[in-house]
Amino acid sequence: MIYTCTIAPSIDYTVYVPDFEQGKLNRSNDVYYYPGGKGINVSRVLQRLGVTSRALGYVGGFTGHYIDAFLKNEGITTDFIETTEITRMNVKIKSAEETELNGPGPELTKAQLSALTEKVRRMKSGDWFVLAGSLPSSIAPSYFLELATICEAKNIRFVVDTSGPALKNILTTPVFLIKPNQQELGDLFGVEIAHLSDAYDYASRLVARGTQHVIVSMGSEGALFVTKDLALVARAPQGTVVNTVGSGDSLVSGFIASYVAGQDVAQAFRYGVASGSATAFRSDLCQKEEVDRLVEQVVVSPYEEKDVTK
Ligand SMILES: Nc1ncnc2c1ncn2[C@@H]1O[C@H](COP(=O)(O)OP(=O)(O)OP(=O)(O)O)[C@@H](O)[C@H]1O
Ligand SMILES: O=P(O)(O)OC[C@@]1(O)O[C@H](CO)[C@@H](O)[C@@H]1O
Repeated sequence: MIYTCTIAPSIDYTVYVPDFEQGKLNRSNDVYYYPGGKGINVSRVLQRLGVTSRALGYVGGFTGHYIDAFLKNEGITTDFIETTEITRMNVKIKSAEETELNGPGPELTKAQLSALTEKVRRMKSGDWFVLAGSLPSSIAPSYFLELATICEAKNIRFVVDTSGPALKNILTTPVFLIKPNQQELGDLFGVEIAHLSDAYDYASRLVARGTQHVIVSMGSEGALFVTKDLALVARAPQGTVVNTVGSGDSLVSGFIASYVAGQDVAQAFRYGVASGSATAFRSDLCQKEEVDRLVEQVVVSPYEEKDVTK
């Protein structure tokens, strides 16, 4: 089973305002409410790609109930832990530029954290645990290390798409896949990732420390994939960008979906990049037909030192 976990879900309130003016009253007739949070996006895209998952995490209040009902309506099994706090709403303003206003994650009690630990303890060898999205600073980083250690001991494939102080701790365990974007990879090492060669250097450091697969996503530029024996670059397909929110999560889903279907890691990487771009080209997350069409356009080549100018 693939378990996704979103500690801080959200309703993404997405507003299209062609000529957004800061400090003014802006009206829009084009608004959407989608369940959000990175793990939830991973579950939604997996479902569209024909792969079953179970969504874990914390939800509460009317927004939490909306998320739970929405996912169930899409056929996704949920196993959320209820909070008394109302789940946040994140505002995404789509204009010439994309502006995001993300609220804080929930404050969780010891009992609520233990309830999640128990769920991870009950997972089986060969299961996947995708921990994605921000990790509230009110939770000790050692808590996430504990989850990572359980995954290691139980041979659970641990996928991480998060940032912040807890991530450094987690990476002391052998993670199966991590997908930072350029900024997140730079933050991890306290550097700026300006060139593809920087991304390669720092991704290689993660691999040297025991991470099995590193995908550095680079928006419209595509992505870089590094393992112990492979380094690949994928160019993203061209298209009209509508909404890039969730494109990184879609990349993760596409990789996992292709991998569990028995494809090799290079093909899984390619399918992941196609999924990320398919999401960037529509207002909600990608659909399988679009991914299957776009994958033909994703050019994957070996990373070479000559790429340093990018
Ligand atoms: N403008 C774009 N054009 C084409 N493809 C894109 C574009 N933006 C994103 N993508 C695709 O989505 C993938 C992930 O994008 P990105 O690096 O922006 O992820 P991210 O920062 O983790 O996003 P998010 O946190 O919103 O999910 C890219 O590797 C690429 O395949
Ligand atoms: O605040 P976080 O947890 O870092 O990110 C949350 C979020 O911006 O990420 C998803 C897109 O990746 C959105 O659905 C959601 O609103």
